Amino acid sequence: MIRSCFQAVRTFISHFPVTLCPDAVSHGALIKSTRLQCSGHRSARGLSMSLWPLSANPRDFSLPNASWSAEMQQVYDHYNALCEVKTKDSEEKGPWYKLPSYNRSLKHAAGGVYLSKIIQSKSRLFTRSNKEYGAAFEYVIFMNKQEKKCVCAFQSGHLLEGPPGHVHGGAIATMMDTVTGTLAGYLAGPVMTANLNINYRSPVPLGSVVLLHSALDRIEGKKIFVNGRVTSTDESKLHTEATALFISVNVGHVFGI
Ligand SMILES: CCCCCCCCCC(=O)SCCNC(=O)CCNC(=O)[C@H](O)C(C)(C)COP(=O)(O)OP(=O)(O)OC[C@H]1O[C@@H](n2cnc3c(N)ncnc32)[C@H](O)[C@@H]1OP(=O)(O)O
Repeated sequence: MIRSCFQAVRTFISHFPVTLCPDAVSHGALIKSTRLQCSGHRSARGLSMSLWPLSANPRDFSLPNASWSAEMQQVYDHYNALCEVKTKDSEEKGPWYKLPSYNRSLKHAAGGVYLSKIIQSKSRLFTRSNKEYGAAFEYVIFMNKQEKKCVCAFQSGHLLEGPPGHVHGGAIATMMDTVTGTLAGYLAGPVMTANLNINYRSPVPLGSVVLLHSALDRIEGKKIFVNGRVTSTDESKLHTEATALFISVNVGHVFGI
């Protein structure tokens, strides 16, 4: 039992970095270990991935690729610039931080363990399960810890069609869950979605780039209340509004142990 718990936590750390990636939130050794991995992924700023001994060089799906439109790249460049060091003399960084994004999540969750070895080995984070550039969910999340909010640039691929020429409502809900959940996890550690309430205000054209904005409303004990919006990149058009409730859980709950 102890061995399987250790194995589960080890895998959790190596494959679930986004939700458990708060720079300064302290949740004991698990988070400290995870911070090491997050630091490793700031390799563009000089740190090496070799800091992380438990995971081979994973692909960061949130980096620009050839499928990104000029608009997607423009939004990325805008927020990425806000992440950079402000002055030469100071180590101070902007308030924004680009989250890395990988395609593995919880290899040792209860269903994966007891249902099938195939599920264990092949499980992938839903939004990153298609490796073809531009086919499904292309997105990058920028976190602003000071203001307890984040912004996600999302370019929908051809596999996400719902109504002809427009994005499927389930795909929008998936992105809303991902972005609000990432914010809640960033601020409070491991969480699960208890409630997600969505109002679709105007359809999202397939292939377009939109912004998902999410902000913390309040925290009441285990409950983290977060809001979300989908807008056009210039924020003139509102596509979707949402509220979400996340509940802080211990690692055992996530693994079903
Ligand atoms: C790596 C990249 C990751 C990207 C982020 C992805 C985020 C995606 C997250 C998900 O999609 S998680 C998957 C979907 N969610 C689930 O499967 C959750 C299933 N439900 C549960 O596991 C439990 O019900 C849950 C953890 C949500 C709550 O169980 P608990 O036993 O911890 O909570 P409890 O029942 O003690 O309730 C705690 C408080 O929350 C309240 N609460 C719980 N569920 C609620 C609900 N649904 N609506 C309103 N309030 C709720 C509850 O009333 C209570 O309030 P009070 O403290 O004031 O009494």
